[in-house]
Amino acid sequence: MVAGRVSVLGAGVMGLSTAHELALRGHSVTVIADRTAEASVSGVAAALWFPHRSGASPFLVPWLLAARRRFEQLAADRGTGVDLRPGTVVERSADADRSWTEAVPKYREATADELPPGAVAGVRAVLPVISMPHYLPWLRARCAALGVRFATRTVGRVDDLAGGAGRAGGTDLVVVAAGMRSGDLLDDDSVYPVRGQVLRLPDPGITEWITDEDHPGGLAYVVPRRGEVVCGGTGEIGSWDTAPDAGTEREILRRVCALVPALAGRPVLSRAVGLRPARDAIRLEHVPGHALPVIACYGHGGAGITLSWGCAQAVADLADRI
Ligand SMILES: Cc1cc2nc3c(=O)[nH]c(=O)nc-3n(C[C@H](O)[C@H](O)[C@H](O)COP(=O)(O)OP(=O)(O)OC[C@H]3O[C@@H](n4cnc5c(N)ncnc54)[C@H](O)[C@@H]3O)c2cc1C
Repeated sequence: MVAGRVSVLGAGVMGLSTAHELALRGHSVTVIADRTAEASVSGVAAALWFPHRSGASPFLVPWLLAARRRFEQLAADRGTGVDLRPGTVVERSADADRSWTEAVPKYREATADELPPGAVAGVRAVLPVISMPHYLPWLRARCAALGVRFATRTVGRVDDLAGGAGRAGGTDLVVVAAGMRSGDLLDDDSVYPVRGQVLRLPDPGITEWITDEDHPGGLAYVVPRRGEVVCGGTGEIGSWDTAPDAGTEREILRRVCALVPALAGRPVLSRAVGLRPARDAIRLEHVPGHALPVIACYGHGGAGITLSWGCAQAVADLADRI
């Protein structure tokens, strides 16, 4: 498509990243959403660059690679909220999936003294950690600086946008990047929630992250950000419950304090629950049959930040071909 008017439905990390890439290529972009990124799942994320339970795609590695490279560039500017931090991916079985390492230039085997009891192996790598309270406002401001407009409203049906998109005065293309509710907009019932509970602790001065996906007590991860540590978690498939559970929080604390003893006794600053927008396969394609051309971009599960720039660039490529 030559530079045109694009409506991006969704202001989470996926909608904002996509709007950024489209605006960079000269499109006139309007982001339409009823919640800010901070009030969406994107505001709950840990957010470590690591493809935790993402949907499948033959393009997963190229998307991961593109996103990691962009985050590495952003880490050069402290104002973005992106930092590169060392850490450990704990493995509890000999056949743990290491396909994600194809998107990482340097990594090494963890040594026994770097692993918790019961671990079979582990990978040490320096990966992007994204402090979302800094990053999301930065990303939105970057979009605004590129001329992206923002409209706050709920969209009932994608075809409703055919009549015009606010101040843009019309739309040539719609991108659906609406997370959990993308399926409702496109009659796709294959999106399901994977509930994640997290808590924030004050930073005791740790610099390394650790993720232990197959911990026998349940998912466990510790992600130090700017001035705080995000600890999780849970991965409850099909649960729509967005209220933090006190018993679950005690269990999370028990697991993460065993992994990182420096966290013991720290007061909980806040707790949150988010529903990861999961789908067995990530949907990133042209969707025919609507009043306007539509591109779908959703189903990223627990890896929406990790894949954001890669998928945003893929949407922009697709828009160029439509
Ligand atoms: C506990 C937890 C930890 C996580 N940790 C990580 C991590 O470490 N790394 C990582 O990569 N990922 C992580 N994730 C996953 C990540 O948060 C998501 O994949 C990502 O935020 C999804 O972004 P999104 O923009 O697609 O959706 P969202 O952030 O949910 O945004 C959806 C947007 O669409 C808008 N919208 C939806 N429907 C409509 C409508 N009908 N009309 C108008 N607007 C609409 C909403 O208002 C909102 O603006 C985590 C998730 C959880 C819950």
